[in-house]
Amino acid sequence: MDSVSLSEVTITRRTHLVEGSRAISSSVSNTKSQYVYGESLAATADSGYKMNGVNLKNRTLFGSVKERLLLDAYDDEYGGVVVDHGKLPSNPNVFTSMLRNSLSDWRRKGKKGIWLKLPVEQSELVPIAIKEGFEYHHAEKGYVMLTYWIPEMEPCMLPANASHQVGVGGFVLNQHKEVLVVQEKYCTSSNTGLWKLPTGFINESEEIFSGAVREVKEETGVDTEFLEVIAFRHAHNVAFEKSDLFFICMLKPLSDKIIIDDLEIKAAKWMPLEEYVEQPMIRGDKMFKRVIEICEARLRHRYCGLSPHRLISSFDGRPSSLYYNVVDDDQDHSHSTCSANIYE
Ligand SMILES: NC(=O)c1ccc[n+]([C@@H]2O[C@H](COP(=O)([O-])OP(=O)(O)OC[C@H]3O[C@@H](n4cnc5c(N)ncnc54)[C@H](O)[C@@H]3O)[C@@H](O)[C@H]2O)c1
Repeated sequence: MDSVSLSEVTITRRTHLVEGSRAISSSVSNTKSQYVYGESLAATADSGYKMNGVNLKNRTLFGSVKERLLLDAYDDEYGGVVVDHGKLPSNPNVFTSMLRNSLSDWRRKGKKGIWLKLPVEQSELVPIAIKEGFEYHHAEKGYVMLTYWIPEMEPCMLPANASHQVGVGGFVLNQHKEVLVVQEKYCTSSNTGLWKLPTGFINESEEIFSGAVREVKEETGVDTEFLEVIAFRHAHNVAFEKSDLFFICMLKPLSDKIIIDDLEIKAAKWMPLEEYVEQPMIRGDKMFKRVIEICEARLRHRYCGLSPHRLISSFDGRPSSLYYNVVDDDQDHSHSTCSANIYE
């Protein structure tokens, strides 16, 4: 048997735990059973706490138990295990031993994918896990996520890291048929001097519609109202080998005063649409040219973009935005998003 049963834990707690600020009892009541037990004992042994007056640190009395300690973890719904990163031992040697024990325990139980999140404060544990066969999955400022796929005869089914970045661009046209354009401070030499639509990336947990309004506001100071997603572009290997989804949004201006963000933007202005289209980089570029053609078609009601509709699906219970255009099957165009004159 690789782990000690819960009943043994209870006995241990009643008879032995007398000192130490980190008590086993708080964890034993947790349903995580043996994993919790392992971590708690590790914390105890790791801190050099005493049991029955015996210092546990490096003692063979408890060494045999220590070798069987397991990382605190819980099962996921795919037959895998998620290690509780809040309860990792601080001592790298204890971590090594617990990780090895846990891997044999998970293997014996037929577990599949293991998720091990290591906080930046415990980055010294990363090389230990890599040595035990873990791989990098993704990293954020505060942690690195490592994974281990146990079944040797089955292909790894763990989902890959996020594969896309999401960008937005704002097509903002005022009543004088002037489009809001910017010149970027940092751009490729071929784009120097180009007046372009304001663009940027949406933030985590940000909607496309609010991200577009925010980006235009940040870069130009102009307030806008989101109208429609006019088109989107899908491109690959754009940054960090990730793909890029770029949503071109039609926005209605609510103010006209320009205040540029001089960290990112060299200049911004309202430019007559014809002048914008006549720029060689716009006229000569298949994407920019087509985007403007689509926007112009929308203004003439020859085209319809997509509007967000908030809903919660029982599929995952999450509030989300479904982008679509209203289809008016009763021929009553007054309810159609597509027929709405957006600049009146
Ligand atoms: N910029 C364009 O002309 C253009 C054209 C077509 C599509 N897009 C789309 O717009 C979306 C956003 O792209 P973007 O070009 O506006 O973003 P970007 O690449 O210009 O980056 C946004 C911000 O990050 C800064 N930045 C980027 N890399 C940096 C680095 N290595 N060091 C320091 N600062 C750095 C930039 O200065 C800018 O402030 C994407 O989806 C893209 O496909 C942009």
